[in-house]
Amino acid sequence: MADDEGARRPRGEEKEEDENESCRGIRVQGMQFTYDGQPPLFVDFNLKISPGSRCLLVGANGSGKTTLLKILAGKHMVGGRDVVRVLNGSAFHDTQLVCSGDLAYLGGSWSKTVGSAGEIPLQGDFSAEHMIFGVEGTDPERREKLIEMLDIDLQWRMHKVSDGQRRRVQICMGLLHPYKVLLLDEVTVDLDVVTRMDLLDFFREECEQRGATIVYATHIFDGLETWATHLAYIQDGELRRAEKLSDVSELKRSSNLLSVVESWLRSETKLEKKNPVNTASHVQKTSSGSSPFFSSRHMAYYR
Ligand SMILES: Nc1ncnc2c1ncn2[C@@H]1O[C@H](COP(=O)(O)OP(=O)(O)OP(=O)(O)O)[C@@H](O)[C@H]1O
Repeated sequence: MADDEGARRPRGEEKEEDENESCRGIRVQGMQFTYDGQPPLFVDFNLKISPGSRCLLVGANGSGKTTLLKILAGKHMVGGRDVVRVLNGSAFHDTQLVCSGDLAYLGGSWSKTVGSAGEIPLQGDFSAEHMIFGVEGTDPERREKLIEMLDIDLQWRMHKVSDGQRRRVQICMGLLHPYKVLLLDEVTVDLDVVTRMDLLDFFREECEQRGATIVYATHIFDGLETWATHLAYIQDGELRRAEKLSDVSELKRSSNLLSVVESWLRSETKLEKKNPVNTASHVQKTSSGSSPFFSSRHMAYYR
């Protein structure tokens, strides 16, 4: 009996350690998610991201990256409290995660939802200073560092600046609080190459010095081979790969991440083309709305 206990304890402890580790980062277990009137996007989706990692989220347009990041950011209610865990809390239910600044999401355009008009870009005549200094409870030193790194002119009027300049102010505001988990949805797209590289260095520093965890969805892979620690690849809401970047075997044979991801996405298209007859007939059998306007991604769900 005693021996048996002794033999079991280390495994139990190991499991507990693993559990604690994933609780301090991100853990998704058995997640289901469907947009109204659409086929399910995520079915029994599982993902673990360890604290301190910089995880790239890759996949074709429409594969579910933004939706996943929004779910992790607590913007969509999904399942019970145990399904989407971030920093040992429930991303949706524990609003303190976002209110405290521990969980931060940066993505999309700077807009607000106005009734039936939908997303309207922010158009007020505000200065960058007004926007940035309006964020309460921030450390002046961190604020200075961000303003300098993003090369922000505090006199900029937000309705008269370029897209990239507006984006810099948005990023600065989003990073003012020292987050523990940061979710980035293609925010570097408007940035010039110097600002982008400085920002990536800043993120690396945040992970290495403060143990922050970053998930970054992007289609721009320049410079990311040495930046990312992990990679998660989604195809049509299914997690195809989730591993350390150093374990991606294709990267050992290929010179860059771009060509590796390109080959994955190209083989997705080939797979879809492989069984056009099966796919089409299955759609007709399973969907009452078997419209000729169904996109190939929707058809992929029916495979
Ligand atoms: N508000 C919505 N209502 C209904 N369907 C949606 C909505 N938002 C996204 N979708 C659908 O969900 C799927 C995943 O979209 P999502 O935006 O998460 O993809 P993505 O991987 O971020 O794409 P991209 O690389 O183009 O940004 C797509 O098929 C899309 O059409």
